Amino acid sequence: MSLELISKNKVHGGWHKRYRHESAVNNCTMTFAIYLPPGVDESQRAPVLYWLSGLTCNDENFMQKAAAFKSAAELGLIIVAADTSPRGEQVADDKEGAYDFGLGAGFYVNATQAPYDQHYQMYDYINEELPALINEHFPVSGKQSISGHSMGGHGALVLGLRNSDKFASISAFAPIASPTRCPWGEKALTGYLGNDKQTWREYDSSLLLAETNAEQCPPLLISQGLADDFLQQQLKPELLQASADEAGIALILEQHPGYDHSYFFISSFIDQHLRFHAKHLA
Ligand SMILES: N[C@@H](CCC(=O)N[C@@H](CS)C(=O)NCC(=O)O)C(=O)O
Repeated sequence: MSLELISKNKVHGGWHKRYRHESAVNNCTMTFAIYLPPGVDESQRAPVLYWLSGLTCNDENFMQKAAAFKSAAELGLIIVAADTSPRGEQVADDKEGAYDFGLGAGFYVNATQAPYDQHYQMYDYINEELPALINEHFPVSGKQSISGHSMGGHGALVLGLRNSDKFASISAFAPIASPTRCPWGEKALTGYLGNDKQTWREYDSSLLLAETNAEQCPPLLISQGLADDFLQQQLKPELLQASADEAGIALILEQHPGYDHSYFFISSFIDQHLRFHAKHLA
């Protein structure tokens, strides 16, 4: 699989690069960004943190706003920021052009409903195609973790819990904790998967967590701002906590007074998340 370099910037001694590639899984051109900390090469390989962003984002939001480079450079972490949906003129969008479905809102699922099933295969893209590409083209050690924000926090939890052998640790900022039980999730899962709610369950991290074997569960860190406008209606971290309690899993759920849903919140706690992942990737 070939990559086309779009741009590169030196930052904190390492390199931020954006690439374009043809995705067989999503059947369109996809873009991602990667941060390569200083000193990584064929003889000095590094672990990878996959970052999944939230609604309306692409690969750029995290790289420009999260203030992650200094810690990633110090910790020797490669960070890959994925896009949030397939893209292109041929890719079906929300019928009304809403921000919470379609373009910029792939919800990290494999769509089964027409016309979305033609391109929206974000679960397989993040789980298989993107890591295969990263492993082929960059000096990675083979160890990986996953993190994300909001819709991307949901994606990180679902991918991490369903592939616990692949990920050393999982973290999330303000994740959509149970998409089967909130308006954003109900809209997305109906549109991508249809009306049979049984098929939704494999994309609900709270339901998955309740059935996870505590010994096989990767370490989990969740940060939530208490002034987040989406907290009660859309995010519901208490559902994750209840599932963790039920399964006997030591979820770290930190609640931070005054912080909202934005990248101001993420940038305030990203260092803690990167250190958490670096510890488990060592
Ligand atoms: N646009 C929506 C919310 C979208 C939103 O908050 N998106 C979050 C992720 S869920 C984000 O990261 N936005 C992009 C950014 O802040 O750079 C609204 O205003 O209600």
